[in-house]
Amino acid sequence: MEGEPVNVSEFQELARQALPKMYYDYYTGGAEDQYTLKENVEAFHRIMLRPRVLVDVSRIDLSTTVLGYRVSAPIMIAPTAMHKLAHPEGEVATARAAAACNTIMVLSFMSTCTVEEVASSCNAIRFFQLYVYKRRDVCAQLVQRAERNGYRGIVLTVDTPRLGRREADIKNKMVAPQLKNFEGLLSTEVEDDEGSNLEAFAKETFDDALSWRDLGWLRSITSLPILIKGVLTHEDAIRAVEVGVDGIIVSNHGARQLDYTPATISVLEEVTLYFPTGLVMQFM
Ligand SMILES: Cc1cc2nc3c(=O)[nH]c(=O)nc-3n(C[C@H](O)[C@H](O)[C@H](O)COP(=O)(O)O)c2cc1C
Ligand SMILES: CCCCC(=O)C(=O)O
Repeated sequence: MEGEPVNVSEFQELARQALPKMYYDYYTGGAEDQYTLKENVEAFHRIMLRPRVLVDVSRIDLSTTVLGYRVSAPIMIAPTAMHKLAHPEGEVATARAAAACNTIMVLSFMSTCTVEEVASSCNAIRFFQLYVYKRRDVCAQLVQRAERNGYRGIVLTVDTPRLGRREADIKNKMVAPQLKNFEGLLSTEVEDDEGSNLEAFAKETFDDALSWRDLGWLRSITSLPILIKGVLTHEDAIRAVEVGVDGIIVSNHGARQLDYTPATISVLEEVTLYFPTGLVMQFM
């Protein structure tokens, strides 16, 4: 590549050159045949713009609000696990970038920096993403730590009763590092050395009995607004509103969970048609 990178694909190529294969594959991979992974990109290619001309664009303002917080554009930072696999500063650097862009960062439950380190690193508005483990006490402690440290919302990811089957991770025997947030609470080490350690960890730890009923439990341990992430149908969105969530994130988890689901962008309309603006969002 000549000169500085000018688009996301060029940054991706630099990442491929810089990262160990195991981590690059983890970051970029999708589940199973990776059909949805391809669709997530191609569905955007099918959307054409319909420009109108002779409009004064000398002053434009893309800002909007999310749960009452102003962001400079309708773009937020999605929760992604384990940033230190790519850079020693990890999620602290991502939070600084969120602050610089005046947007919201959602910190992953599986972050490599702690809830506290990210909170004290800058003044970015932060939400905290939650996976529900069988050990509910661990989840409750993390949610309460997030609340105490000024996180403004809980993003409950609901599309991961078990981890998607990521074939590259199986081949690479992807290793999950010990996560500092869980020190003294739970070990992220697993015995299984057959395939993906991360998949084995999730199988052992994530609560696959999680259901709509558990929203009541989450409400009982936090007063923060609750968003659910991973909705792909209007039926589930309606259910989410009925149980009183504060926001819905339309998502197929970057095609990393169930393969052969539709591209996220292609179901956004189905979901939003049913709702007043402001309740539904999609990450990219
Ligand atoms: C490397 C990587 C790690 C991710 N880790 C998490 C995570 O810890 N929690 C989570 O809820 N989503 C996680 N995601 C999913 C993203 O939040 C997001 O949903 C996805 O990248 C974009 O797809 P979407 O537009 O369908 O949401 C991860 C995605 C990637 C690429
Ligand atoms: C058990 C790790 C889950 C992180 C995650 O959500 C992802 O890799 O997509």
